[in-house]
Amino acid sequence: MAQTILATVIKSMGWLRGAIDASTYVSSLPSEGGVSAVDAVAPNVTHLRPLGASTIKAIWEARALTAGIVLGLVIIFTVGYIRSPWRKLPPSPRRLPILGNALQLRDKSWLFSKDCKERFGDVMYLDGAGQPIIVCNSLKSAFELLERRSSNYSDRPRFIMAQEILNGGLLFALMRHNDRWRRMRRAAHEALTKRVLRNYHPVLMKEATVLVSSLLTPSANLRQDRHFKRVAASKVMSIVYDHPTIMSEHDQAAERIEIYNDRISKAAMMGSYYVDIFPWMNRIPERFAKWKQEGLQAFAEDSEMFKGLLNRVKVDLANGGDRPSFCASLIRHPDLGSLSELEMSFLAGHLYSAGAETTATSFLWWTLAMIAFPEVQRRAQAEIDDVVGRDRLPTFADSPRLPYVHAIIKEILRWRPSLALGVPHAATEEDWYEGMYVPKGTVCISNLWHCNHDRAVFGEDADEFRPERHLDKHGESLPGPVETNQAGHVAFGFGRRICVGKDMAIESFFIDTARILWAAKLERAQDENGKEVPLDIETIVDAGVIYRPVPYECVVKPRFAEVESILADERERFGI
Ligand code: HEM
Repeated sequence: MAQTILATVIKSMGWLRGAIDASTYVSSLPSEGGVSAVDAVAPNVTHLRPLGASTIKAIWEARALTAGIVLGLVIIFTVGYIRSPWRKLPPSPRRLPILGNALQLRDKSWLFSKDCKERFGDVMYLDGAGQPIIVCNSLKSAFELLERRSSNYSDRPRFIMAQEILNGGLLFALMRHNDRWRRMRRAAHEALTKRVLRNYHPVLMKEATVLVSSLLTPSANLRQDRHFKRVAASKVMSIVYDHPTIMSEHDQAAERIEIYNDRISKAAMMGSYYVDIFPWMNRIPERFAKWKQEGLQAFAEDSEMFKGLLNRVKVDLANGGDRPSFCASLIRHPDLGSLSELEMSFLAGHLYSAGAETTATSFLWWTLAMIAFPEVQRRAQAEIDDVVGRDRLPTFADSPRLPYVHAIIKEILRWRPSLALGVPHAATEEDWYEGMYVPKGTVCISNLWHCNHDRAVFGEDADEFRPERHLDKHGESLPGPVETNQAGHVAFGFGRRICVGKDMAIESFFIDTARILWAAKLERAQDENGKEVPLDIETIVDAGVIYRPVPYECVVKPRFAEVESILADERERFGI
């Protein structure tokens, strides 16, 4: 009875209804023994609790206007946590840009559950309390919309704090589909083609040598993630700015960009800043809004930092320097996208932001797979021994003759995509897909996890880690399915917004993994009783936009006696 009366009261408060409707899709998930199926796979969702009956009663008994207001506020701020009491409310035509699904999207792990795909289908619609959002849960739908119809789906949603305030509209990866993005994309694309990347092979081989050497030091066993992060940062910094190899985790330039990265990642998360929920707040003059003042101040400082890094390359070129780098290409060929100095500075800075963490995380998954599937590791090492031998380290020239090493890389990117929900696209115009209406401005999330595990494309064993799927019966590389543009996975996204650094990522992945497998045995750690420490290969840890494995231990040992001396020679050759 109390619930019915309350429901009537709430119904009359139209401004609350958008929020309530927005929560119903989670409320309606199937339940088994009181726990929804999604709760079972995404434990973090279990804190979505119905409002306690006693609280409802107390508020109702108070019968005061304040109780209504308090209730209203509680509902707004806990809307993501509300369940069944409101389930029967009719859908509301009114929508208000309040939190709604946005809160539920803060914990996204349930999106990877089988339940989510089975229950909500290939294309799932979420009402972001006024903002239409679709999630493509199948490769067919993602490929059709984001790839085939990319002329309509290449926009990005508006990120007021992350893009407009903190980056003055210059944050490339979140830029709207406009002329500036086209120019920056062209410049980035031209400066990172496979042909240009050949100039960076020496840098990539040097970095791989440093990585292998550091992994083989005894203290490395516990914290490989530190090494991967440092190496990924070092590589991107070397390629973008011709920055010297980063040997310590405390490189000043990299640390400074990391601070910038953290700020942007936080700002891009739904609900971090009210201005992204209430866009009218952006009109508040700076002097009345501390968040705006701080944001604009950070933008000014970051602009100086990025301009300073670009300027170093300029000075070097002016002094006759001729070493290759992304910035050097932009400076030498100003016609590439005709970028202003500020645009160049931010584009270069963002390559670091976009490239370092994604690469390091894919590496964490790779190492985990190597110790979880030792037979895969052994097969790759046998291939390397056959092709390279044990007298020298693998090089890029060996690449075409190492199909199994490449198959492992493709399988890692397919099996555990580090950007499991991609980067959201947005529809420029309204559209229809299989009888479903997609309004103009709809945010389109490509669920890369489900796309990469799509049984309709990869077969019934799509959830398994099986590099052989990328090889023919003679062990040669097979072109991947059409829906992956023959890549064998869609870890790099789709259409015009596909990762602009994908070739660089793959080349550096290749040389790192080939050199590690040549030099080292990767094994599970053992406990004090000599028993192997169990590994968790199923859980994925949500680290904002990136999805990592649960931390694990790995023991790294040289594969044969000459490894250390050959590595020492190689380090000497590179002067490190
Ligand atoms: C394993 C490593 C990597 C993965 C898994 C990855 C994945 C992705 C994905 C999923 C997107 C979004 C695509 C879409 O919107 O559909 C993306 C965009 C992007 N990536 Fe990567 N990436 C990786 C490495 C890199 C590297 C090394 C760089 C730079 C050198 C880079 C630069 C970018 C940029 C600039 C964008 C934005 C493109 C745009 O909006 O036009 N990424 N990446």
